[in-house]
Amino acid sequence: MTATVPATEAAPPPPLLHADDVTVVRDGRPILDEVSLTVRPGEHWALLGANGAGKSTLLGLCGAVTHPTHGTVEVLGRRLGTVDLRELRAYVGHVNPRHPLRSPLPVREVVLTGLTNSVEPVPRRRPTPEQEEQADHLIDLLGLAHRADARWPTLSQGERGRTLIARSLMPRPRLVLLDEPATGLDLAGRERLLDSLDTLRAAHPELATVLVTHHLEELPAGTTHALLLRDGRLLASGAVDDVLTSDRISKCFDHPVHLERTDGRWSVRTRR
Ligand SMILES: Nc1ncnc2c1ncn2[C@@H]1O[C@H](COP(=O)(O)OP(=O)(O)OP(=O)(O)O)[C@@H](O)[C@H]1O
Repeated sequence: MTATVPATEAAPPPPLLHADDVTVVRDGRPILDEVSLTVRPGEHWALLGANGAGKSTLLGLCGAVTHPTHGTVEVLGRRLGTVDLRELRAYVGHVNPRHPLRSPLPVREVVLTGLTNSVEPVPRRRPTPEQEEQADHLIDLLGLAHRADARWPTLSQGERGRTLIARSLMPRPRLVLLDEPATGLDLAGRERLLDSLDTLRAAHPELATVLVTHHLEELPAGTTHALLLRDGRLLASGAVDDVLTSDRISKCFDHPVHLERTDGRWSVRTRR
């Protein structure tokens, strides 16, 4: 009789980001306390927590913007502290809603600044025809084709957000970090932005994203994992359906809520 050989499970792809027991101390106080996070290709993480919980601090570590006080962070297999942070940052897309652009650049030019990771176009650096084509492709993907020539000051908040996501994708990053991308958007703006993120994830299945928010309504349906922070400490982390429960969210925000998921999206209301 031939023994049945169990099918070997494929090894998970190597992580794009691995933060191991990281602590960040500021003014003698841990604002992030022994937190771990591993992000692999195709995963879409939500970092959730109340104001001051440490979300932006953790995102700063993910984006190689800051160093941990204790613990280790590896971004794209390179350990922070042993590599040039600027070089590493070029491979991680970072969408900052407070993008400090002052000049009235058209959408296409703003997207192209993603190539040089600069706020303004770098003089004498002209994009290649392939790069221009890629910019147009991303503008289209983010639903902005009709606004490609519109200038930055005339864009709505939501159009700016989507322009910045397209910009972050120009260097073909493997990891994109989104810091409260729906802040200040009206209902339609938020929904368009979330649709764009889901379209993006479907078009680039290897891409991983980490999105910070305090509003569960602002999570795209394609969110796969979540990490909850409370007072700088890890409350829960893992597959989204295991982590996003009414009890855990109530504890995370110190408020009794009832959480529901409908058609992939979440909504909360106070539990009475
Ligand atoms: N450079 C710093 N020096 C001292 N304290 C800091 C510094 N940066 C952040 N903090 C404090 O650390 C805590 C966590 O800040 P962080 O911005 O990471 O929280 P957050 O969860 O992103 O908050 P929010 O939702 O309000 O943006 C806050 O209490 C903040 O005041």
